[in-house]
Amino acid sequence: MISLSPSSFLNKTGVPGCSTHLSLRRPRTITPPSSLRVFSALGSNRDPNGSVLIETTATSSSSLETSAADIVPKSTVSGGVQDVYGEDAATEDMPITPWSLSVASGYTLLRDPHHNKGLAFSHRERDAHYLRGLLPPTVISQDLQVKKMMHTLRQYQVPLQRYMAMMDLQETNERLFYKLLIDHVEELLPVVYTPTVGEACQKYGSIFLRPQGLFISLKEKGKIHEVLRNWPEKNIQVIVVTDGERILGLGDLGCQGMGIPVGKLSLYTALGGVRPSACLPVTIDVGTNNEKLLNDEFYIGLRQRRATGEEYSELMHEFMTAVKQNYGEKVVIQFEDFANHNAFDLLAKYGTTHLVFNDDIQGTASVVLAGLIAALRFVGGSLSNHRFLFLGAGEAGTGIAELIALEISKKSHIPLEEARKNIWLVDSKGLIVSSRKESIQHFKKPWAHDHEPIRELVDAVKAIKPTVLIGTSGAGQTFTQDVVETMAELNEKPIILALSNPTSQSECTAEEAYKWSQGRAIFASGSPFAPVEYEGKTFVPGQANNAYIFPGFGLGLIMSGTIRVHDDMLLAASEALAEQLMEEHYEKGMIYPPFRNIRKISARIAAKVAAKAYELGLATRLPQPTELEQCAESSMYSPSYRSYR
Ligand SMILES: O=C([O-])CC(=O)C(=O)O
Ligand SMILES: [Mg+2]
Repeated sequence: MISLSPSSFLNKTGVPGCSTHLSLRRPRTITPPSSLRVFSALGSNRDPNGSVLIETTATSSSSLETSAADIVPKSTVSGGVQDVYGEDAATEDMPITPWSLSVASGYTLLRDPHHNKGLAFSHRERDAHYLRGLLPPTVISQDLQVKKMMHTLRQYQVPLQRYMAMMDLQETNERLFYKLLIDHVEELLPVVYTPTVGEACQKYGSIFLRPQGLFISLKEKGKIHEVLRNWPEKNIQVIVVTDGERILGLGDLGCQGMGIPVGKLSLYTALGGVRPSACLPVTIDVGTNNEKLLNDEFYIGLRQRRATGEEYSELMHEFMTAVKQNYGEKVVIQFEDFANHNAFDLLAKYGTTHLVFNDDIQGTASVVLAGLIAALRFVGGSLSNHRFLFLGAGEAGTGIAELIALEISKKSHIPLEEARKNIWLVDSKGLIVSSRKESIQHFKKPWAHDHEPIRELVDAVKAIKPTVLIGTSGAGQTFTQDVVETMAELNEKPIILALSNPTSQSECTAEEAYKWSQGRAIFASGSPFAPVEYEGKTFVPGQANNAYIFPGFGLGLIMSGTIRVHDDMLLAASEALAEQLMEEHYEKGMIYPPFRNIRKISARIAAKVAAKAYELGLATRLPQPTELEQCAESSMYSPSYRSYR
């Protein structure tokens, strides 16, 4: 048996100016001859050090012909971090080897989602890879496959059917899935993401065909390190993890929350260019308190009430430790849709030892801050001249409030406590005021200002007179006509953000916001709303969703090898996003750029985040590349098919 490390045919000496990867000129023969069988070590052809293990029979290693002359730097910018197989570093016209448990061929190749191309296999590839007869005779291009798939998707009237068709595609032809998502991002985002992913999680038990991601339940306690090694990929760069307790604004969906990490990670690839094999979705199953699910015969998770306290912390700690042990210090761990009581604690506990990012606290904050910075163009002044009122004082509410305060404090050179004074929060018991300080959770305490208690939101609006109203309570239809009209009486251009997801939980609809404010509101929501016609004018509502931020943010962390998240990186991401608004967008009243340019936007965010990481001394990928944005763009995964030798 010989061990052929990918590095033996990928020279990784580093190119000045960007990443540590070189492009390959077509190597003469690097495919293992058929008498070599690449076999699985630990469920993969890659050993823990990233080597490819090859068992030889008759043929010796000398038949693997490659020469240093074949390996030449093609450009100064190239593949992604840990791209040990050169998949990203190779340009699209270069053939690559479809590594699998074995060199995939024939039926296995067709069933391998990472390498399957369906009818797009050329006749030459069909001959070379034993595909003759396994496919009908037609050969079509990937573009035609995209067209055909879009046509099929559009036939489905029910959003969930579209979701299932997309999941099916992801499981059968991964590149086509991402090509579709990237080329039709505005149309497909609502299918694979909010709002449809919410419904998918609710019905996950019934629509579940193949498991996606890694399920870690209490039954895996003591074995999490092993469980992680069962995952077929070893070079993980991003993990999105949930415990399913607060899925969007839909509450506890237990193990069925898996739809969220899967959906978020498909955006990491489509919007942020992190390659799919580097993404790991995880659901921690400690039970559910959702009675309906506990009594549902199709429920897929543990049938018990949620473990709490030490039992919960121990499982989480074992997971966090095993992640670091398996993947090292530079893997991004994105916490998603944990309930408030755990979300803040986990972020505080692991923020100093791991590269953790809570999307609901930090990602949402960063995207909202970006929208507010952009909105200043319409309302004038600086953030410190505005008054903010939140409905909802959980992760998103307090996370946004804190980031706004931080930005004000930095820009106006005033203490953070001072900056917080213009920010007010309402929770289920009314306005958060100092007389409630003893009885409220710790994350609400900084917002308990001096004021008489107020129970109703509309009365709080009248008393506080906010210029900006932000909904993060997870409860729909709470920005009533009264509330919006009061905002419109107080402000020439009221800023109203209805952030709860999915659409059913939105605090108000776009149409209501424009109608009740006589077309004066600057409105954005967490889930998408179609443009609204009001008195002959078209209003384009923004989508203030963390999907604008986390893919680029994560890419920035990965490309710089950052080891800790810092608040200044969130501010940098917000500023980068706000800078993407062009005159043409402002003319349409938009405070977020269209999603259609999201890859470019993500690259800019990544570059700004990475630059901040270098400035703070938290980046480990040295030396710092000179052209960070170019570096980000060039390291992005491309879903175009590769030709197989
Ligand atoms: O998933 C989304 O659309 C945004 C988000 O993080 C949440 O609502 O929890
Ligand atoms: Mg979330």
